[in-house]
Amino acid sequence: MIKVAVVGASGYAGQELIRLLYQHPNVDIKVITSRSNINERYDSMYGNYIKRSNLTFEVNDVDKICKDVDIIFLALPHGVASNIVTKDIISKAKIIDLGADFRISDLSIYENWYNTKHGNETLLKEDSIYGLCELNRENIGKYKLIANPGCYTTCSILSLAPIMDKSFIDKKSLIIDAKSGVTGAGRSLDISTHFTECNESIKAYKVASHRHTPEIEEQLSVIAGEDIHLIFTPHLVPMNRGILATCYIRLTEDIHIDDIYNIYREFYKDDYFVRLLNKGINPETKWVKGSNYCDIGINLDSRTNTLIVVGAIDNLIKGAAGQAVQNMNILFGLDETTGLEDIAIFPV
Ligand SMILES: NC(=O)C1=CN([C@@H]2O[C@H](COP(=O)(O)OP(=O)(O)OC[C@H]3O[C@@H](n4cnc5c(N)ncnc54)[C@H](OP(=O)(O)O)[C@@H]3O)[C@@H](O)[C@H]2O)C=CC1
Ligand SMILES: CC(=O)N[C@@H](CCC(=O)OP(=O)(O)O)C(=O)O
Repeated sequence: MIKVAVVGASGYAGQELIRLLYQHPNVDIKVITSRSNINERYDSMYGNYIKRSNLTFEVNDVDKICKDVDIIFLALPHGVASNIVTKDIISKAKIIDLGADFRISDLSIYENWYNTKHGNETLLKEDSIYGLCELNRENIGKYKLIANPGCYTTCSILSLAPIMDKSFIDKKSLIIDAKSGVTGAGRSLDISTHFTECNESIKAYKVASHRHTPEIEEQLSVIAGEDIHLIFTPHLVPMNRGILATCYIRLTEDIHIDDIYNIYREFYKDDYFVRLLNKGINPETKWVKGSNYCDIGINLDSRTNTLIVVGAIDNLIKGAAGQAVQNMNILFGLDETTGLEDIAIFPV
């Protein structure tokens, strides 16, 4: 059994991890932590664990925890992980960081967009890998520190990756219009996520300034083989979970939609968690809710010669906890789907 710790288990991403890890046949959850709930039982905070869990919250002491487990999931706000993870810790236990500290390889880009100092450049440069399983699975197993991708980012990159190196797209024309459910903002209190503030309303936020922009750009640039700059506009919608990303790319040649389908089919032929939908069908967040799938729909607007790719994920599963478990499966040589077989919950 893989001995696991979840640091930040009181948050939404941490809670989804605990739920998935309890259903994982190869995992034994040894430690859960939070700063504010030490010694409190998990099932007194989250009633879905009554009769299922005897865990109680412990202190966030990663130096101590790493001696007792094989892997530590960090489900903490960005800016924390790079100040608590060390070379010594990763020599004892593998780390999957659900936050952003190790996602962007260029330190100055990270510090500019996150408006914070990075805590450990050496770990960033030498020891971490971007854990988008569909793109990096061959290399993830060689690393001890995995940067689990962002939720908007996962959905956007998976929607666009197959065509990024093609000569028939205008690489300067990318626009991603994305929507997120409110759990994307986490559990901590904030006026903008109060029921009355976000229910029955929809808004764009952090327009032209969202921190996921450079993360998406870096990964797409690697595939494109040139620097990609794009427009990314996130929206908050009054639903609990789900990301929908509608991606627009101008085409520079006349391409038949069947040829685009063939490119996507070939690219994702070995990817269980990517579901390419049939022509004319576009993803809906309700069909991925609670599952680790990323659904993708492909459309060609022949009037404007624009490719419109729509992606959907559950932000807490493929966008966070599910992807983290998928990464753990890769690290420990398990089938990637182990513990992640859930079909989406509908209706919710
Ligand atoms: N929600 C989502 O859809 C997604 C979230 N993520 C990322 O996962 C991470 C966790 O997000 P989420 O669960 O939503 O956030 P929450 O706000 O719901 O939870 C944050 C957790 O971190 C702990 N925490 C808060 N501040 C600190 C601190 N300064 N030092 C140590 N622990 C702290 C909290 O517990 P306590 O205060 O008791 O210590 C809590 O357990 C973030 O980096 C987030 O960006 C990634 C993808 C999707
Ligand atoms: C709705 C909402 O507020 N979403 C969050 C992003 C969600 C997230 O989890 O960001 P990471 O994946 O980088 O951790 C935001 O816009 O900042």
